[in-house]
Amino acid sequence: MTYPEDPMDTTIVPPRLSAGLSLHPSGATHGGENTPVIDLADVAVWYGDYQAVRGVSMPVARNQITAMIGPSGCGKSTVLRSLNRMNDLIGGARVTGVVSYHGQDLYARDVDPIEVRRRIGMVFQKPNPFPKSIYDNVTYGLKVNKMDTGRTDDLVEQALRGAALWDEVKDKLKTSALALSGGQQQRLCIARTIAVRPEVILMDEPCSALDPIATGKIEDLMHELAASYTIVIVTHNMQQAARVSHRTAFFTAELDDAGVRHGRLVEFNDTGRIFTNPADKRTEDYITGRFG
Ligand SMILES: Nc1ncnc2c1ncn2[C@@H]1O[C@H](COP(=O)(O)OP(=O)(O)OP(=O)(O)O)[C@@H](O)[C@H]1O
Repeated sequence: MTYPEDPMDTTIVPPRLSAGLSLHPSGATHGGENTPVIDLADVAVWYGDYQAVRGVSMPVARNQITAMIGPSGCGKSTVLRSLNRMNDLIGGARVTGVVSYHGQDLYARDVDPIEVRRRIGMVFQKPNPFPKSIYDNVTYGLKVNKMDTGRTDDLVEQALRGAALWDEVKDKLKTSALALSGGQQQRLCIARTIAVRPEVILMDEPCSALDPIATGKIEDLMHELAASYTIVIVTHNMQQAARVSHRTAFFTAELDDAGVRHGRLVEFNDTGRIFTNPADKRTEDYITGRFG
């Protein structure tokens, strides 16, 4: 599956003024701890005439890590991309139902998708730093979003510290990002994402291209990031979901009467519950390795 991997690319979707989103740029939230940051109500995603996933209703809680698991093709990435309008960049893709962000419909006409993607950032499966210096990678989003405050050096340091990369790169900020290891590149992509001060970070299998040591570092980092950010992660790795997440959504794909396969959300609950006492047999079969 291919889709543009640069959430900052304003050449793809021209910026519009956003009337709908009125939150503080730091991501300050309305409501209490339990108010969902994002809420999905009967969401379905279509690619042309094909309904890839249907009937998804679940909240994404603030400062928690929500994992999406399930067999290949069940629509995890599709749903993840619906959370920051990344599917807009795929010709023929459309979302029905309601994805709300602090109670506002993310797909309302007057909502600016570029602003959505700044507040709800994304980290991809394959580390995708730009062929630029480490410093320029971090400042890229600041420039694109016209967030250059004159304190750029401080912001770069802050973002790199936030991504647990500062100590490893502080003496070589002007060297190419492509010279970093895969794990460092992925942490740089996280630094690039947090530099624009999002509230939510979406991660689409962020460790699948990394070795176990680099994976461990990203998982540790996710725990740290959850103190300040709301995180949604798609992972194939059930142990990873069990290790890092607070809540887990299990998806599967099932054939309809016409023999067409659609993804659907089977069960959503606290991660401990999903992995020890799932309510649905399909979840149990999956987590015990009997299926998928
Ligand atoms: N750009 C696209 N165009 C058409 N169909 C697509 C596109 N992207 C995904 N699909 C289809 O939507 C369904 C869900 O795909 P998706 O990639 O979301 O599943 P997934 O659970 O993330 O799978 P995987 O774990 O293999 O990445 C699949 O049938 C897939 O072929």
